[in-house]
Amino acid sequence: MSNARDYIREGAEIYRRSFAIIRSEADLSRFSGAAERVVVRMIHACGMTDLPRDVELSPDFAEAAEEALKRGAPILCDAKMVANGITRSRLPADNAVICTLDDPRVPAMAAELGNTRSAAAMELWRKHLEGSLLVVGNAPTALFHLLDMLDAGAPKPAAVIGIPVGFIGAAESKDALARDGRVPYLVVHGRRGGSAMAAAAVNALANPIE
Ligand SMILES: C/C1=C2N=C(/C=C3N=C(/C(C)=C4\N[C@@](C)([C@@H]5N=C1[C@](C)(CCC(=O)O)[C@H]5CC(=O)O)[C@@](C)(CC(=O)O)[C@@H]4CCC(=O)O)[C@@](C)(CC(=O)O)[C@@H]\3CCC(=O)O)C(C)(C)[C@@H]/2CCC(=O)O
Repeated sequence: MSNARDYIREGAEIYRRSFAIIRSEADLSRFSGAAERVVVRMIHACGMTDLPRDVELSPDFAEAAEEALKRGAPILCDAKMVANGITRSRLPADNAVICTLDDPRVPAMAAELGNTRSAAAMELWRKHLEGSLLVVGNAPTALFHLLDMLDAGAPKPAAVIGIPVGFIGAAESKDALARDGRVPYLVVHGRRGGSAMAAAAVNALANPIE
């Protein structure tokens, strides 16, 4: 078969050129080391080189998240889209990737809580919470509910990637996480975020591709 169309076919070369374009177009001057890699990978997942202006990481986020992954901490995900985007084979300690949204108990729990299924599903994380890497890429209610659980004395995750997307509660839930300051955090302020970006942030922490 002839290769009539001219496009780049080699995966590693596609990544190399993408990252070079991102680094030439995005203002990454506020970030270094693992934090810079995370921001580059999030831009790679969404195509928006102006993303850095909305990104906020607590100073301890990158180290806490990397250390948690190396120690084998579970990765708790609000949506299956987040869980499925994480490259399992490259996790440093065969970390468990957990999403409880489809647990058959969740619809009844949501009705009882008077909240979404995404928020109710987090109640099933309690035994995994301590020292976990917690990732919210979709549901603002999940991020709000995490803060409610912490207020009520739930164990603390090692770090939280809080980047739900959307119009209702997304910006507010991320502001609340950043203002709360009890756990190391990564947020993208405003409406932007999403499962692909959240999974990309985990992949960057787990497996540095420059
Ligand atoms: C209000 C919800 C929002 N969902 C958004 C965007 C996307 N959601 C997709 C899908 C397939 C799912 N979303 C659910 C999490 C579902 N989405 C909600 C809820 C109604 C409430 C969450 C909240 O407000 O905090 C939520 C259902 C719930 O009771 O928790 C999902 C579970 C729905 C379902 O299929 O049953 C499902 C997640 C499946 C999974 O991966 O596990 C989209 C792909 C939309 C689509 O199908 O067209 C998209 C994905 C975005 C992403 O990158 O993750 C919003 C915009 C985030 C929105 C919340 C904010 C708003 O402004 O409305």
